[in-house]
Amino acid sequence: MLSLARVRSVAELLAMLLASVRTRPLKLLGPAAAVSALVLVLRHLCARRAHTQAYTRALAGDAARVARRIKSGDEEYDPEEYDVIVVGGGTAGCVVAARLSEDPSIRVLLIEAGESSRHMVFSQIPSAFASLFHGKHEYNFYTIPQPNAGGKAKYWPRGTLRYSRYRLDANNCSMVAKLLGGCSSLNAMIFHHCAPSDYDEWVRYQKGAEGAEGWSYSEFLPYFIKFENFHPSEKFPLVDPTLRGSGGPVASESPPLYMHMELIEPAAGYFGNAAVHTMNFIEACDRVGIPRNPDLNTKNALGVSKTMTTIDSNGRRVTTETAYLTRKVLARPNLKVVTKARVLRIVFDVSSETPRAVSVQFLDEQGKRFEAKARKEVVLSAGAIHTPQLLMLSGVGPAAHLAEHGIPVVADLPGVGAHLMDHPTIDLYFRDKTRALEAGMSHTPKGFMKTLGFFRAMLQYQLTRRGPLTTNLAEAVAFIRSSDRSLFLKDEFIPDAELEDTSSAPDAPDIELFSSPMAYTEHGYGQPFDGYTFGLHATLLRPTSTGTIRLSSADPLDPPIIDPNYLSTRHDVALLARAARLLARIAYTEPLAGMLDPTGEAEPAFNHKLLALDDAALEELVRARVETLYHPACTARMAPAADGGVVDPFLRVHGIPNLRVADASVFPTIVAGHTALEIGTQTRSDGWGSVRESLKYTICDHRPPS
Ligand SMILES: Cc1cc2nc3c(=O)[nH]c(=O)nc-3n(C[C@H](O)[C@H](O)[C@H](O)COP(=O)(O)OP(=O)(O)OC[C@H]3O[C@@H](n4cnc5c(N)ncnc54)[C@H](O)[C@@H]3O)c2cc1C
Repeated sequence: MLSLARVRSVAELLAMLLASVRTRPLKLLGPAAAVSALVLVLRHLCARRAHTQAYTRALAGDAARVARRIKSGDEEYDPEEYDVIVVGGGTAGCVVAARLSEDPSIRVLLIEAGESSRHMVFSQIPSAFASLFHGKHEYNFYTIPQPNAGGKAKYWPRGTLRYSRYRLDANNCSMVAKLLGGCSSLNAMIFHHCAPSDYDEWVRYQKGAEGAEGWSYSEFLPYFIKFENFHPSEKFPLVDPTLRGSGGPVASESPPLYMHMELIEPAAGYFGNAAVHTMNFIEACDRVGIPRNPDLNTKNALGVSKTMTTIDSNGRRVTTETAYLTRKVLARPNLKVVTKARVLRIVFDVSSETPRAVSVQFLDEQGKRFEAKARKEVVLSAGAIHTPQLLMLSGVGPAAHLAEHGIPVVADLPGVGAHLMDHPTIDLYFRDKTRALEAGMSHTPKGFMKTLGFFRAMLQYQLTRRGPLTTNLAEAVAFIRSSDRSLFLKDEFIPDAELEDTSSAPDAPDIELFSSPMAYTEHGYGQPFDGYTFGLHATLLRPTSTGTIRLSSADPLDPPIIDPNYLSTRHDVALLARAARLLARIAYTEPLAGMLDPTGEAEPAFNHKLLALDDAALEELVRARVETLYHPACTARMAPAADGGVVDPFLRVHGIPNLRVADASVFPTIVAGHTALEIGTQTRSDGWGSVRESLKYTICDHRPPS
């Protein structure tokens, strides 16, 4: 007999699916993923779920189980004590907490605003991640209007509701949560080391500070490899497996919706979909002079390849929650993980010359305030937006800005929230005449054949764990140099004299191109295209525009002001325009050219005629189309304080030795590629055994390779 809870969970999911189809029909692969999700749920009903319940029980949704409530005044405050409190259970935070708590003598509390993504089909099915955008599991941030990018406010998946203002109201706290696993639970799953020279450049930024050498690529590489559980692929046989890792750090229990599977593997490989567009894009790139590179995660960072992903051999997303917060890890008596708890600020003892982080205040789902005490350290892993926001709310940041909001200064650090970097991307759209299944999936199915196609995709996923539902959208990637004269036409170099080379080395890329087997606008939520389409995209990997994160008020529940300052330099616009022309030439190179449906030439929304645009029109297109590739970083940079740095090479905040930052904020400058893998953090000789080791690498296995 069905239990009430099961009936309710199905009813909820059905409601979600119906709402998704009705109100957000434009989402990528939404309908197919939705039907697939429904089937998965029905299977789930017929299977045991004891392990799921045990997992959920191990996560403390109830803040009273991990901290003491602050009732009406400090005199009633009697917090639990922890050795280390990790703020933010995202990509980095899950790993930090799991590694720290390996030492039973260290009592760890992990506080995450969101909830577990383990039970969420839209997180697990690779193609469905965009269905989480604009929902309650991400913060739904928008930038402020960008004057150099069409004056538009740009959507940044991970923020609070647009223009809304959350009140610190105990009875009505409309907190919008994210997910355990953070962005790793809704990202595009691209597994990318970036250019080796990117890390060596990080070392140079430290200007000889102690511990700096530990950030070099030669130090990173063994950990990258140790983390991996690479699966060779018959379709892509040229990867040298001796250069890849095969052990993988963690095997965890079966997730709820896939009862026949026993393990989740932290995998890297080619289990994502490879549409005909993808293979044709690779071939067309090769023909315009971008060499095939069977494995971009080696010393050779240039070339074109099928994207390596963190989709496992069973066609599921691997997140840092699924890989690191296993049932076994959660059973540790020295680890507490509280979810749906929003940290408001860090409290400092300022009675001596050097401030000390002593506790963390947070709200539970109902808006009740709690405080937990950290005897040794607080680690901020709240991501590149919330980490600087929390630092500033707590009195660590530019003194003048804190004064504007009446926040007492604990440490005057002008670098907090400064130097925001992101990867701007432009999307180009093409009509497809092949009628490939994937090319028709960016919109609600119309007509019998397309509906049949969706069901076929769903069935294929159910039976084989392969097919269109395993697309990560960016199915093939190319990394190139904008200064490569063999790739660009002579007149595409006209403004060249003014443009500096921002790459980290002569063999490192500054532009990424990628293909998606269907076109989409505004992250899948813009005006949908009917018919069949595909997309080509160009990303600026080493922009010179930098922006800021600033407080909008001293209220911790107000969203911060995000200003990436996109395209504020000539360099950034010119390089994206150059890359757009190259993309258009790739589109008109066989075998991709053979897929172009000429009807697209007459439609202004499509880019079939991009090569006919003059410089001014192309620049206008670039400014109108630019969007985020979701990689904000560098807002609490690892660099000397005199250079605007916020943390030292051991990730300790300058002037506050027991406060660390471990997330994308600490990048000294942005890497030439995808940012999840390098959310690596390293400390060396601070004499703090387990914390030091645990912080060494977050995504990569921190333990020394054997
Ligand atoms: C849509 C999308 C696609 C992407 N695709 C890729 C890709 O394919 N490959 C790749 O390498 N990278 C990708 N990225 C980027 C990459 O995933 C991120 O750079 C990386 O995961 C960031 O990790 P983090 O630990 O710094 O922050 P996050 O993973 O964002 O973690 C921060 C966590 O802190 C929590 N938090 C924040 N504030 C508070 C608070 N006050 N109290 C409690 N908890 C709080 C958040 O809920 C969140 O869980 C993508 C990102 C997005 C959004």
